[in-house]
Amino acid sequence: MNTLHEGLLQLGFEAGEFSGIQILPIDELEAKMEKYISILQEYNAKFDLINTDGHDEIAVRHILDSLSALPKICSIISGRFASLAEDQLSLADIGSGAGLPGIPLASALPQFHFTLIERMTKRCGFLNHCAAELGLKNVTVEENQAERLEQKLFDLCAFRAFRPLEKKMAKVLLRILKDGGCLCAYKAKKANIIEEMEALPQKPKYEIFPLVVPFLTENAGTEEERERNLVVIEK
Ligand SMILES: C[S@@+](CC[C@H](N)C(=O)[O-])C[C@H]1O[C@@H](n2cnc3c(N)ncnc32)[C@H](O)[C@@H]1O
Repeated sequence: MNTLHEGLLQLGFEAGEFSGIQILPIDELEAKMEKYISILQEYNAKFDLINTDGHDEIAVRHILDSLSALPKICSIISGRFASLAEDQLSLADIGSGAGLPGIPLASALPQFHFTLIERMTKRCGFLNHCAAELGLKNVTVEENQAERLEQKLFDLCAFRAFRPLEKKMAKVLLRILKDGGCLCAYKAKKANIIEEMEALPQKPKYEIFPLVVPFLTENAGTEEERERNLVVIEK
């Protein structure tokens, strides 16, 4: 079985669109993600990027995990940002690391611009290399601390395995959003998310959407991985 291909089918990528937002055809996306997996495997030892080297583990724990939120992200784009032209929408991945979720998302949505924010120089070098190798003309890598970014830069900021959303970091992330923008946080257990959100002093408006990651959430993952959720926080 081709795990990546089967996973993309299970996530509905064959349809070529989610909520009326066109996505890269599944065969092209699969080819890009295969190339990305090879680059991750080649550079992982040198750059200490991700915690696994196996092809299928990378496909499931990183690529399919990142792409599992795409249907929700497309529904946000087609609803919340319906009035914006494609080239006006600005999306970001904060603390991108090896490019997750930013590289899979930017590959699937070539019509939108993504900024990958990462504070470590060598990881930014890796991200620029990936973007060039995958032909991602819609990606800019910015070497910076989230705390040092200007305010009101992005419509939608995604982040995964970044930082706990405590008071200071929530303020930093909401500050870099344009008015009406939203944060999309890839998280694990719902109970922990609620605790994290309820501890924030100025309770932002948020919703939790369960994610199904093929070959992970329903069986093989660790306890932490078996429950995956996307938290959408509004500014
Ligand atoms: C645990 S890694 C996760 C990487 C990736 N998002 C993933 O899911 O695999 C966190 C990344 O965030 C970066 N980072 C941490 N704090 C940051 C900050 N304040 N501004 C920008 N990047 C930051 C780190 O350098 C690291 O690459």
